[in-house]
Amino acid sequence: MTDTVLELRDMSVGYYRDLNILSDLNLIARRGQITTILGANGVGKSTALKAAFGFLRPFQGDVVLGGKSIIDIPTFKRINEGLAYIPQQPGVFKDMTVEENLELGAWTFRRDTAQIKRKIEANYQRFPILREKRKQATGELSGGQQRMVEIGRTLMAEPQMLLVDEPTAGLSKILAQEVYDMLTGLRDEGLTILLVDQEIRQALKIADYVYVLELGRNKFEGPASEFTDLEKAFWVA
Ligand SMILES: Nc1ncnc2c1ncn2[C@@H]1O[C@H](COP(=O)(O)OP(=O)(O)OP(=O)(O)O)[C@@H](O)[C@H]1O
Repeated sequence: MTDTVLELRDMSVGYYRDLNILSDLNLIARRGQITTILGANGVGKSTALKAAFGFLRPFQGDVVLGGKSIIDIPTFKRINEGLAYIPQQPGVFKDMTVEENLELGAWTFRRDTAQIKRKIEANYQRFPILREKRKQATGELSGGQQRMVEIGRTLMAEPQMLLVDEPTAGLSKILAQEVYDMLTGLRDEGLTILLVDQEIRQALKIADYVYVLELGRNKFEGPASEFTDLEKAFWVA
């Protein structure tokens, strides 16, 4: 059995015809690993995730999930294929309770109340603080906890592969740490994660494998353990 879960194959994509943001990008996310994409601002890291999820259709190349091209599967159906996307902007409904937000993640099996209960319970096991706060309005939770609600809601559909864009943007160091712990916990549960993060050092700490982009193309790749000398490897001071 191959350990490749998601593959971006020779992918060129952009927002306007004939204007590639990414050119001939090749990237593999392996089962049970955190793969991170690094590169300067504006190089196209978030664009790669958007294309993987189908918000943008590649001009050229393919998006392959579990060995099958998903390029013709509309975005809203990709969750049924086990692919989920956690956007940069938290998308929780702040006036709804934590539990109501989680229930929304059960949309695809909304009539199966036993399954909904089971999945919510799994989230409370995973994130005990959410059980404590389950009746509270989500807007009253900390930023890190709101991220937990959002990720918990996504996990209701039992994705195998998570595309995670800047999960700690706008969070304090302590809350960001909670989010990183949450991501490594999900990896340890067996989920496959493709992560884009501004916090290069933090991303490298939790990642298993790294891709570095430059000018919209592959520049380096390798196991995270090889990326110890940041100054040599990147543009960062
Ligand atoms: N909706 C859009 N329409 C047109 N151009 C866009 C859009 N979103 C992003 N771009 C452009 O695509 C390029 C890549 O943006 P992207 O957000 O993928 O970069 P990034 O590597 O994730 O950057 P950052 O680290 O700053 O978040 C940028 O030049 C940006 O201006």
